[in-house]
Amino acid sequence: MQWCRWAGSWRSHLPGQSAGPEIEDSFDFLFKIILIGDSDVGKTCVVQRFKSGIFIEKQQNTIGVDFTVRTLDIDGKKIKMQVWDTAGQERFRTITQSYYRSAHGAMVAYDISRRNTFESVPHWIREVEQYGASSVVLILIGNKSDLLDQRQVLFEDACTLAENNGVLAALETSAKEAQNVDTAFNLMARELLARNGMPMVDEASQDQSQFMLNNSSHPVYGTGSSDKKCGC
Ligand SMILES: Nc1nc2c(ncn2[C@@H]2O[C@H](COP(=O)(O)OP(=O)(O)OP(=O)(O)O)[C@@H](O)[C@H]2O)c(=O)[nH]1
Repeated sequence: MQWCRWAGSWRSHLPGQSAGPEIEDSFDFLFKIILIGDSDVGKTCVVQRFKSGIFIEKQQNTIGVDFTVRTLDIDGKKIKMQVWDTAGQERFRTITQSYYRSAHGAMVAYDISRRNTFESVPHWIREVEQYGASSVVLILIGNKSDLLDQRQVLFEDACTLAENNGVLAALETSAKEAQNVDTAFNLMARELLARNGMPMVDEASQDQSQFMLNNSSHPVYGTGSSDKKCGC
């Protein structure tokens, strides 16, 4: 499991997203997250893992956009994460682009065992910049980290790309082996919370499961017995 992240004051804060007394269940914040990336990198499996904690060998490619919701409890706040799983196939591009505008966060996914999916990442970031809000939070995930013997993308390359493109963090995930999937969504939620006025937690007093950002301009690394530190 690997992840690295940067302190980010590189984009303006989101407007307040405190939710009103709507829909069926209550929550304190509602964040819309869009999952993008080439076809077959495992976006749907990542969402399934996040939503249900299971891995399903998917039979068919996503058509258009699929919608999933999971509510997280972070520091006593109920955070409703609406996740939009988009089709990676080119033919759905016009449909998926229409979902960018209202997203608060975007996860750009590639497959660590297919270099070409990593080389597409700048294209996906440009899509977010073109069609999304200027304040959208970007996280890069290299999925299928269980396929170590087929690795075609160094994690260091992902960190460099992330750092050079204003991406909050780069993580390697495995939907199959449940690595870093919850971490990625928690990191996204905490960053969006921080941008919406939730008080920053003192970095030094946090344990490894907490991911509030500080205002340093230097990289901040995850620690923990099973996590390799990022060398970026
Ligand atoms: N080994 C491994 N395989 C995975 C992982 N995640 C997904 N897969 C496999 O990768 C293939 C594609 O997964 P999907 O989730 O359908 O990919 P997608 O990015 O949603 O594809 P589109 O819907 O076309 O955009 C499937 O055969 C999955 O079983 C993973 O973490 N490890």
